[in-house]
Amino acid sequence: MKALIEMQNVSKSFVDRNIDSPVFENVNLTLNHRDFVSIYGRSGSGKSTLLHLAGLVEHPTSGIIKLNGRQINELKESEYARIRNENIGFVYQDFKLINDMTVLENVEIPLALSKAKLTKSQRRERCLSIIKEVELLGKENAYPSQLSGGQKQRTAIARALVNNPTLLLADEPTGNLDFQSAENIMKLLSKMYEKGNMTIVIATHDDYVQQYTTKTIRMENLVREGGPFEESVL
Ligand SMILES: Nc1ncnc2c1ncn2[C@@H]1O[C@H](COP(=O)(O)OP(=O)(O)OP(=O)(O)O)[C@@H](O)[C@H]1O
Repeated sequence: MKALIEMQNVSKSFVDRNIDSPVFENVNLTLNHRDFVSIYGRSGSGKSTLLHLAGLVEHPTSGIIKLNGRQINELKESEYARIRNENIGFVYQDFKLINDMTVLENVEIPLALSKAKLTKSQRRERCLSIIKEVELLGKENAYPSQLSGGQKQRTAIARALVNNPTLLLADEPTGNLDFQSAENIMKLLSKMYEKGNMTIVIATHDDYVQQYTTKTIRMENLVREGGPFEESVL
């Protein structure tokens, strides 16, 4: 399997009023192309921080992160931002939709920021096609306040996938949903995984999420042993 993200002896700490607070130290982790991974760990164990490092949102304090074999600290800031926008999709627990934009407009944001020169009608066509895939056709002109939690998360997933990313990072995507809606979101993510050519990583507290994924990472093992992570292939 080809490695998409490799973390070698990665440590991350945050400095607050001159006090250095480590989140984790010397983590070794490989995420391969086409992995479908759930990450479990107690609150505060660093799941979101790990996703932010993998998604080029945060820089490590020390250690090496490689993306497709290339050390990311060698990338120019502009390249960094382009990769993040065009190759990496994010989904959050609280959806992070823009309330005064419709479903269609929310989904269009990454396309509008992308360097790909699509015409307005090509952008619209692409948005409607992904809105259809997440089963929200008919709701494209609705505003977030007019949607259920599950529909909001479907919109966020469509927005994350509109650029056909290589990597989808989901931070507690089912955390704000009732069980039925959460299960439907996991079924949708599984469908998108099967159809696409993506690596998906989900940080979660929800026990059933691992039933859908092919690998499970426990933060405690990752941190205690400094990796390689304990992996269960289901
Ligand atoms: N930007 C930041 N500045 C300072 N400290 C931070 C920052 N982001 C995270 N932390 C700290 O890093 C630690 C790990 O946080 P993180 O959000 O990664 O954990 P988590 O496992 O995702 O938690 P949860 O399950 O509650 O979402 C926590 O102690 C948190 O307070």
